[in-house]
Amino acid sequence: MVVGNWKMHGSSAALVELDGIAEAARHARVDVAVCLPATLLMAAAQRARDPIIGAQDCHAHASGSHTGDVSAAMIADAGARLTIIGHSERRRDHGETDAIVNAKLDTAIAHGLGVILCVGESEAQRREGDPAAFVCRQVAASLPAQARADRLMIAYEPLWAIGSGRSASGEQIATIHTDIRRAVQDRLGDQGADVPILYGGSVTGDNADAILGLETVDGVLVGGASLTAERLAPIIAAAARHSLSRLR
Ligand SMILES: O=C(CO)COP(=O)(O)O
Repeated sequence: MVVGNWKMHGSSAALVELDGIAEAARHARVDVAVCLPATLLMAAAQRARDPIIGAQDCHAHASGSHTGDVSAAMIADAGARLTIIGHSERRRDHGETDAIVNAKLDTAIAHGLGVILCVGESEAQRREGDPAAFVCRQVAASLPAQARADRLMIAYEPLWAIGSGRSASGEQIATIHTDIRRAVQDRLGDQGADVPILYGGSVTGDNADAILGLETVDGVLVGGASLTAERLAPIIAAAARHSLSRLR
């Protein structure tokens, strides 16, 4: 799976990039989604079936007096099929705790959306402690015990790798993904074995091949390099190569 996250970028004119992204995905055995700002969801979903359209957040409540917020039902009504929950930029900018993320995830799944739950440690947490233990605690606290595994993906995004041009090493990714798999299974039981675990943080066409070639990586969550079809296409091609090699 290749998922783009446009963050607070884009415009209706920029949706033309989705056509090129769909074209790149057409012959690949890869699911491609793009998570857009709320204002673009409906236009993007009406444009074409591919790529899958996703949101970047939803409110924990189904509806109510929450000025400026967007509910899971509104996201589904706009035609989006999934949403990111708990991205580190929301945890940082909006004070989202694991408990809030847990409630949002529950609401999103209850409204029929797929969810990409983001977890990851800061630079200081990596330097000072045990990053895997921190990330596994985040997984356990952010995941409702009854969460439907078939609607869920986890994205490991170390904060120091986001937008820095410095992706985590293969060894760092493999170690933490293995621990995340165990944490998901501890929380959800056997069905946790099939939850895709994505990596995010400075993924580009130059490093996608190495990252997607790791056995513990089921896909990537891409920020900056998802803003144009030209930059995302080589990442989709790398994912296609690795999905084929796994089938052999
Ligand atoms: O935060 C990210 C995706 O959610 C990663 O962003 P970059 O790919 O720009 O580092």
